[in-house]
Amino acid sequence: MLIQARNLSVRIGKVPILNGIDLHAERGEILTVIGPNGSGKSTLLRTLIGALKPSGGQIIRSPGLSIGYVPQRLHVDETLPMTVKRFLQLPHRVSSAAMQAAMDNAGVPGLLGQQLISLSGGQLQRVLLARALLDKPGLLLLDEPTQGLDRRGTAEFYRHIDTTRKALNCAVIMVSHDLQVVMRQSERVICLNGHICCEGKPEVVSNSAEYRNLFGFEDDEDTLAVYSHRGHNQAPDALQEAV
Ligand SMILES: Nc1ncnc2c1ncn2[C@@H]1O[C@H](COP(=O)(O)OP(=O)(O)OP(=O)(O)O)[C@@H](O)[C@H]1O
Repeated sequence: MLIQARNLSVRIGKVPILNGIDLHAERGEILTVIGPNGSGKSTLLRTLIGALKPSGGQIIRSPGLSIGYVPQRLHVDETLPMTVKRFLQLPHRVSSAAMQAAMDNAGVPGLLGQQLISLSGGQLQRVLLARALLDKPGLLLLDEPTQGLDRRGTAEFYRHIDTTRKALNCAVIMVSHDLQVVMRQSERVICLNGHICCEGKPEVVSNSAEYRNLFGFEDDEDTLAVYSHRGHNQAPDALQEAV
């Protein structure tokens, strides 16, 4: 077991955000966390990396575990010049060869000299991923990594995650907004709303009453029909083919 949360609870100020969370990730598996806005997904990842202190329960990490983290968003200060090369060397120096290899792998080989603020959303996501992979992590945490990417970009990104997972034999815990774009390789899905509402294989979660209630499928069926016509447990065609 690479990481395990036992009866984890987290408060921000006095507000309870997460309660009674039990989860674990094994080497080589992909675990997807889904949940509506404000359900605590980012809070969970930030607690797993140690940026937030649990108010109860515990997190057990395997000794020496290195964690790569791609945050949901990165605020780049427009007044602060920062090249991709410098950004990749925060917080510690990395060899030029390692940086170039990480950028090649992430599919953005020519961007090292560019300013961070000049990157497109998709390029920035790939640079964030390259940085997270520099230390060859045993556990990769991705917070809605494909937001802002188009369908092809999403498929390519997921393909890259899968190749990386196999190459490093790392575990991946990934936050996603909805099940329609969950990777096919995802072995387990956890549906979060402050607590774990349900979990299991993607098709099990997508058919569960808790999941459907939480995402309001009954109320929104008419509005969302155009997006959901393939069924809630299936990725769009491009993703099906690509990932
Ligand atoms: N720094 C903070 N100060 C106060 N409240 C916070 C802070 N960070 C998160 N919260 C609250 O914690 C709850 C969970 O937030 P979190 O960002 O973890 O949700 P999320 O599921 O990732 O949401 P989204 O899908 O919108 O990204 C929200 O109600 C949010 O307002």
